[in-house]
Amino acid sequence: MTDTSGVKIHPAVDNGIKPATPGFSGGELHCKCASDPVRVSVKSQTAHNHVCGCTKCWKPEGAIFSQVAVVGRDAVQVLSGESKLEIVNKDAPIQRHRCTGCGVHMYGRIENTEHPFYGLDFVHTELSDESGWSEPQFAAFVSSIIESGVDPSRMDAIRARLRELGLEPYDALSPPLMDAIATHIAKKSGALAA
Ligand SMILES: N[C@@H](CCC(=O)N[C@@H](CSCO)C(=O)NCC(=O)O)C(=O)O
Ligand SMILES: [Zn+2]
Ligand SMILES: [Zn+2]
Repeated sequence: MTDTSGVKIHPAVDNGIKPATPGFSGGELHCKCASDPVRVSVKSQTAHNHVCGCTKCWKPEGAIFSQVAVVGRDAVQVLSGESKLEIVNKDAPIQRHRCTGCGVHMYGRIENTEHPFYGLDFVHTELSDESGWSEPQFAAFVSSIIESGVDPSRMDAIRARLRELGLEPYDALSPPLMDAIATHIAKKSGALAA
């Protein structure tokens, strides 16, 4: 059996995953600046929370995965510090709004109305002091951690640890999300009836 002792994924899951609180309806995210933090209100529970191994998502210091969920863009509002935010890459499908002070990504927005996930923002609920947010359900873009410098020889132990935590590892998004993307594309091309 693969030895998973000492494998760290992300602080929100390393000591066990805290389930969502039924009826939880959102809270406030804040960046890590000691003064004048950026504050963002998220007025809804999140969905599709997952740990993500891609190089684009913000990760806390030392973590090899990010934790990221989606929420309707209408539920997201910057409360303070908006002038500190910059868009990491305007050409990326997800425009990540990063604090220029501490580097934390406060929300990622899809501006392309043709994108399968248009209408959803990506948020890191660990930036909130509230508990009750939806718990991570799977691990996405697992092979991508190698692009950040993780030695490929560690992948068996990392995938085994993810399974131990109940986070099924995928090298893209989860099958239901990949199916939703493909359905959107097929309806656009006419391969499926709209
Ligand atoms: N191997 C690449 C993968 C990057 C990637 O495609 N990331 C996904 C998931 S982010 C949240 O789950 C994505 O949708 N990216 C769109 C974007 O970043 O705008 C890598 O690791 O860089
Ligand atoms: Zn900051
Ligand atoms: Zn990602």
